[in-house]
Amino acid sequence: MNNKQQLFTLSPYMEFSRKQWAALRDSEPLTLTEQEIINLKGINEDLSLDEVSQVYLPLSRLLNFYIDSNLQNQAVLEKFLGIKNQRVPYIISVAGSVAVGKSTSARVLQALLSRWSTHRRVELVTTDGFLHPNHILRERDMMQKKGFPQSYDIQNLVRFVSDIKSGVPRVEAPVYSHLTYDILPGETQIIEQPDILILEGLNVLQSGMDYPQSPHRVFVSDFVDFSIYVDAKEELLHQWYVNRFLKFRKGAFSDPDSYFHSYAQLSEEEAVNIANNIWLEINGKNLIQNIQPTRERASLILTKGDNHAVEKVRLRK
Ligand SMILES: Nc1ncnc2c1ncn2[C@@H]1O[C@H](COP(=O)(O)OP(=O)(O)OP(=O)(O)O)[C@@H](O)[C@H]1O
Ligand SMILES: CC(C)(CO)[C@@H](O)C(=O)NCCC(=O)O
Repeated sequence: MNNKQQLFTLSPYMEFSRKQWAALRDSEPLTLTEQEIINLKGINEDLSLDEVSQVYLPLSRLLNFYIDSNLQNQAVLEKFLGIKNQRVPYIISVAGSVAVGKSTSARVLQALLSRWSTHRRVELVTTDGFLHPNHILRERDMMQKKGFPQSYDIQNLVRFVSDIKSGVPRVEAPVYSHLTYDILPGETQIIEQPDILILEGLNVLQSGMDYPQSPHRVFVSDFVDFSIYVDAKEELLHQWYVNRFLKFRKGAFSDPDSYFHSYAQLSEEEAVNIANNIWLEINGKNLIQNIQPTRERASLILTKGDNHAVEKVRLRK
């Protein structure tokens, strides 16, 4: 099917094979400097540069068109309201399962969007910072529900995105540490009117239906301009989760401050068992119950196959 025929199928999405999508890079050359390649490799040493040029470069080209058009709309609104130079960040959200590669994709987009000729300032925030601290999760018997809707301070998250989109000059976000497995007390990330904010987290496409405990009708997606869902089959996600757990066991877990420090001593087989259990009891369940059902709300769906290679792209018509 060619791109024109796709417009007339019943799905709300246009679908592109990797090859079709890669061609949409158009005349945009991949002129990454040596330093940029080093920086991208620093984001994730396993990231392939083919992935950057064939998948993320066309995506950043599309996003730049949308951002330009959004700026024009803002100028129209300013003219109508008789105001000038409002600085309202463009918000891109990145959703998907634990271990699908949300933060890697978000960081690659951050690097590509800020290198465009316009040199836009791009900030990255993860919704992990809006998890309730462990002492509250323990009080509510929810340590096995980390990442589920009820484990987030959703009111604070919605207030945060609303403040950003209202042009508040300085907005603070709490910070989560994967090392201590908890919110870092007193630490904040300060966001000062960037041109673009990328908000990454498994819950960014969730809505009122997913938060029956919250009386709020306004949700994160009400403030998001473009939403991305990173998708993969559950068996791959499970495998990537276990692999990352094993990587952490060799690295971060050996730090005495690590919440999982005691796991550093485990045999590989014991560690695999623990990671399998965490996947089956927490992250896999969360995926099926609360994350995957939000996929078709996204503006764009990236479907990954083996080795994190994006095989298919769906873009809302
Ligand atoms: N494009 C990629 N190429 C190769 N490996 C990748 C890619 N993206 C992610 N990975 C690997 O997959 C694992 C998960 O990636 P990442 O930490 O970005 O996921 P995440 O979705 O942000 O997870 P979480 O929700 O737990 O924070 C890591 O081991 C990472 O190195
Ligand atoms: C912090 C989240 C919820 C999301 O990034 C996730 O990485 C997590 O910690 N889930 C809880 C189960 C686990 O330890 O993987």
